[in-house]
Amino acid sequence: MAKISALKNSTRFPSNQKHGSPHSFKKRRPSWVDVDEHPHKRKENTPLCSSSHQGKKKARRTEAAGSPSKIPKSPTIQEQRDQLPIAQGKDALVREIQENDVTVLVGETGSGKTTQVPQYLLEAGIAGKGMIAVTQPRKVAATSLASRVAQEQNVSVGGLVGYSVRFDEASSSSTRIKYVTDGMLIRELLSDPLLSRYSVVVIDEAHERTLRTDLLLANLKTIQKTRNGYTTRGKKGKEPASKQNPLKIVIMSATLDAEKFSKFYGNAKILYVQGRQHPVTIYHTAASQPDYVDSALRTFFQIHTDRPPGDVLIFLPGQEDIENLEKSIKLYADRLPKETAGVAVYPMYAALPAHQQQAIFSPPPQGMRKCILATNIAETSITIPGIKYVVDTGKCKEKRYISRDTGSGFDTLLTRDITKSSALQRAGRAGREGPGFCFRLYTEDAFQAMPLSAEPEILRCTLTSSILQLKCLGQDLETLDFMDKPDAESIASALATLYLLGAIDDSKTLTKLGRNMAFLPLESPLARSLMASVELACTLEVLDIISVLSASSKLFVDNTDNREMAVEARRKFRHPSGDHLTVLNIVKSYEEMSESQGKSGRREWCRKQLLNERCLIEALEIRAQLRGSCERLGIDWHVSCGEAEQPVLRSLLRGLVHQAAFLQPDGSYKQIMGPSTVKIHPGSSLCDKKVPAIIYDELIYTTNIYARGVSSVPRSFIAEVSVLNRRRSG
Ligand SMILES: Nc1ncnc2c1ncn2[C@@H]1O[C@H](COP(=O)(O)OP(=O)(O)OP(=O)(O)O)[C@@H](O)[C@H]1O
Repeated sequence: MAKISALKNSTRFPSNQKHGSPHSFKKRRPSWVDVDEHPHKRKENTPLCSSSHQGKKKARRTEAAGSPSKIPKSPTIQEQRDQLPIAQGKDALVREIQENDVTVLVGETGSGKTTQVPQYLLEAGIAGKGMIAVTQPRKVAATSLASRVAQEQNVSVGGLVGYSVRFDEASSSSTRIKYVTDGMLIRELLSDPLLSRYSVVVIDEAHERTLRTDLLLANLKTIQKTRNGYTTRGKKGKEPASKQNPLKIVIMSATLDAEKFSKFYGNAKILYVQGRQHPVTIYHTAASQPDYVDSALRTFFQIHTDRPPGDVLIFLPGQEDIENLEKSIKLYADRLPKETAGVAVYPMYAALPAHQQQAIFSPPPQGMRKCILATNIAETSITIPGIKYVVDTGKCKEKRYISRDTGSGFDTLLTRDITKSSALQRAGRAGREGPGFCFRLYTEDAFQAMPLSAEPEILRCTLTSSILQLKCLGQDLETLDFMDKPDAESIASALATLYLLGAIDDSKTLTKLGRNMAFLPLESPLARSLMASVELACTLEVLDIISVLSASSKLFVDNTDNREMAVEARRKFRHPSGDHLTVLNIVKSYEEMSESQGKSGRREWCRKQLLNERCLIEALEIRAQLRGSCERLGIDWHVSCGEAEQPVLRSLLRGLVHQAAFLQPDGSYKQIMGPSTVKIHPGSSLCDKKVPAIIYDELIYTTNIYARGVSSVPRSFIAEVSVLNRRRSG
């Protein structure tokens, strides 16, 4: 305990040089308490099987204390499959899924659900001639699972086993098991409303309750009624309408409120798989750790200097913390004595390009310990080879809608404590290839006090794009049967935005424009801007800008410390109208420069201008995809307005009209939709200007509400656009 308080009072690494070498962490290490933990409440419903590791607390302590002296022979991939806890219950599992249209399957992390269930169903012929879709909330899980299952089937990815994620697909006519993001399956609904190519849809990690998972759960219920010939009361009719092509639904997770899902699907069968293949010993700190980055740093070096070989995975809430910790670890790793193994640090967050994300799956350089710093992108489903230790800071970022009543009606990312489900999933990333250890940087009491799951996203995020997609399917969010219904205010606000964008008319009916917008893989406001650019003959320019806005990381790498330098470095790109046309100038210059420079030249160019090259690389990939979408809609994306700025601003404004604000006498800006006044973000090129009206990409909620990505537009444009958009919708 005393050691923890010393840690609490210490100044944050790496600036505090007096802490000395990482060896001194031993003296100030957090004190740990280990527990035996049951990851979920086990109801006596249908346990399929039970692993020999279950509840063997004593054995776990022994394993934790020492490492076996004999190196066992690595099992073959088939032996690994046979040793998974789920393998013991294979026959019972297949039988239950055969007999039930909907099955809820709960099994510990690492028990084998995600990789094995689809293979069992395929091998047992349950899928008939159709495909098995397995949904994942995140791209990286879908692609890495497809590789693993293809390897288990001894085929290459894209054949029998494939995947489909936004901006990437590997499948063919022979694909029978497809790992897909939930968003991609929703997109498939637009062209195949009954998902008739699929015989089985497996919703994995259902506990996350993403907005898309909830949309799927609701749609699957309706689809199943049609395909399996249910009457409206949910019982099977006498003459099933299309019995030839029935649909099976399997809902899976390690940490699920199984009863709730079961009830939603008319008391569906619940099955439990008990046990995990390898034990994970869990430690909690004896006291809370307010400076979780510092605490993670110390814990990492404590593992690195004290524990046997094995890679480390550290969970942090966001990119900024990851970058700070990466710097600190590298700094201290450089000072380790020569005889200590080196450290190879790998960041892992959504904004990284795919090839950099893939790097975490490779072995570290010879003789080094791999240390991955990840957001919750690495929390579920994935197996990262080599990971033996997990460090969990207990924090994550969550998207949340700030209501117009209390704020100004926008989504923002807030750092918050994780839930029990997340804690269990994070621990589950260790112990996948052998016994593992999880160090939680919070107390056991804090763990016990966590809610089981996060609030479903549908109850806390903007619904605009989802409502538009549902309209294309002929559905209304108000009438669809959801597990949890969003509140009336969020629905009304999303409908108002869609009306203002011209995507629906005043009887809430989808317009032709709205249908085209939904076809584009973009958020509704940006889709509207793109459609406007066709009319205003500036698609080439608008595509450049919205590709950058759709990238998952920011183009400008400013913070309060380097802001003046950044402004100076980018002065030459600065456009008087503000940030959007400045972005356009940067994209053009980057492309011109790219033609003459190699990879390292481009990187150096971005470094000098304080630009995030990752964002530009991703933006160019997105742009290629969007150009393809334009071609499919019959839009000529080559059309350019040259140097003219007005068509571009007008196009952007048509999409961002609900994100516009007028200058007030006190220098702040009053939103045209919503009661809030906002300030221009200090990172914006317009921050020291006073212009009559602005549009902005997003609002950030800190001490003030700041508008980021700002352009100046004539006041008259705004009135003109709101009338125009509505006239379009008529
Ligand atoms: N890419 C991989 N490389 C090595 N082993 C793997 C890989 N993917 C899966 N495995 C092995 O298969 C086991 C089961 O993985 P699977 O993803 O099917 O479990 P799960 O029950 O779905 O767990 P979770 O809920 O954590 O996703 C892992 O614990 C690991 O031993």
